[in-house]
Amino acid sequence: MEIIHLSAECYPVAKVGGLGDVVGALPKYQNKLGHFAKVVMPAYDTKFMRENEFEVVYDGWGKLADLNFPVRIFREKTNVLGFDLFLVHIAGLLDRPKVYGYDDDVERFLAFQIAVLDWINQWEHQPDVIHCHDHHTGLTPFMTANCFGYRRLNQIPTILTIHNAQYQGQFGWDKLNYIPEFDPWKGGQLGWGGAINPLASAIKCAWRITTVSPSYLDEISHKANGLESLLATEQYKSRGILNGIDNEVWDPAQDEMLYKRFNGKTVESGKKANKAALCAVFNLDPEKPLFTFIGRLVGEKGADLLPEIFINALSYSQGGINILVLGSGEKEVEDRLEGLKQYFGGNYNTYIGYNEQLSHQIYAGADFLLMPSRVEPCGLNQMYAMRYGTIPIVRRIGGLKDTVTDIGDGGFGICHDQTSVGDVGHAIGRAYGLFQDTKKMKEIKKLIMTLDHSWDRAAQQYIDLYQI
Ligand SMILES: Nc1ncnc2c1ncn2[C@@H]1O[C@H](COP(=O)(O)OP(=O)(O)O[C@H]2O[C@H](CO)[C@@H](O)[C@H](O)[C@H]2O)[C@@H](O)[C@H]1O
Repeated sequence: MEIIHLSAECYPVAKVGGLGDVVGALPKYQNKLGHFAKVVMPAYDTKFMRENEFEVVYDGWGKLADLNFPVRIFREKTNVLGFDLFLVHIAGLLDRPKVYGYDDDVERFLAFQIAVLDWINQWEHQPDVIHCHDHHTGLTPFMTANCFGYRRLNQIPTILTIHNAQYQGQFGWDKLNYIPEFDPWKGGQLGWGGAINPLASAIKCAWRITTVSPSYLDEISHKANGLESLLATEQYKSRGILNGIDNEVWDPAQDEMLYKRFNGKTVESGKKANKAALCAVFNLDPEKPLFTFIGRLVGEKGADLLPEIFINALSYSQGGINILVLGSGEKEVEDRLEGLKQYFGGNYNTYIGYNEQLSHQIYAGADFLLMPSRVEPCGLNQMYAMRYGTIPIVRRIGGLKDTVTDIGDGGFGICHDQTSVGDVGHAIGRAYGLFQDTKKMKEIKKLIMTLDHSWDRAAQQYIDLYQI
């Protein structure tokens, strides 16, 4: 099959979070199954663009209301990612350093989708499926189904994967004229809650919907930032497919970003060396258990509770633990986490910002990874942590529930029920106790490194789903 993945992110071209990881891996594993998966994404001004070779495959003009803009589509020449990568260049709109966060993001991602459809519309053949990821590509199913200019494309199945229903990309009806001409009677398919809502529109118009874990699919029909009833109605065409991880990128035995590489046999000495190097950099004590949090510092991840959780844990343990945070997000949370350094230096440190290499080093050097998420559609961090022998401490929700079983239930992680200071504190206490049991710690580390979270199974599940 020929599969077109449309996405705002794709690792290592441009990554803000887990969406980038998924789109950077899934197509590669689909190709391994004998298919022909491609990624089409915006050409941002990133290091990847400067360091790789491209050829131009399309030159044309796009139109967004009164704005006519030149479009150039590049193909990466050497298949460096294991799949065909196409980058859509729109000067002044997409060629910026950041992926998101501009005032004209609505215009940027709509122009991107229009440019892609104009391009595909000119192909002599048609792809077998267009797979859209999150709201940035959410108007594509509506446009292929309804826009007069894209009539040729209306038999191509469209799939929406919801990586996170919290973000929906809403904008006002005053921008309706951005969307190429369509039958006005179909306009209702664009809206939800008084606005044009790209995620809602994709939920209505896509031929199939997937969420990134089965538990998240169950949860969103009663908690989805306003889309609950819509998702409940569209359950019949929805399916939960648990994300995998890219075992080639995330392999402690091959990972060049680590201080020391290791495998299941050398996990003890390997993790010890990585922990020692990390502790030296961050002024922590390598003899004490090292807890970490890696991720976006936002309420959804429970990050607002971290300062209080850490104050309690560091105080109650009387300095018996280390904590290291890597993340960025809400300014207030960043400041509070930074502020703790002055009180708990020697046991606590932070890196506020985004640092891919450091994330690998922390997964390898930490003992425990905290994920007290309020919402977690799948979560990749817990799977990376396990692959690197780090024990996850997670809230039982979404994909965390589907991937981590509590030690008390014969499993290998520490689970808690609520995103609360008390629940997480209690879980940290349990982890502290576990850390004293060296034999059990060794057993669990070895076990979690062998768990199979590779993409092979999920890649096939998507292929099955495309056979509509
Ligand atoms: N400061 C930082 N420095 C370096 N690396 C950092 C970082 N902050 C985060 N990361 C990395 O970003 C990724 C985060 O992935 P997640 O899946 O946990 O969350 P995210 O909420 O972004 O993704 C959404 O989409 C994914 C994919 O479907 C779902 O798993 C998830 O539940 C959903 O919320 C990991 O690779 C992590 O290491």
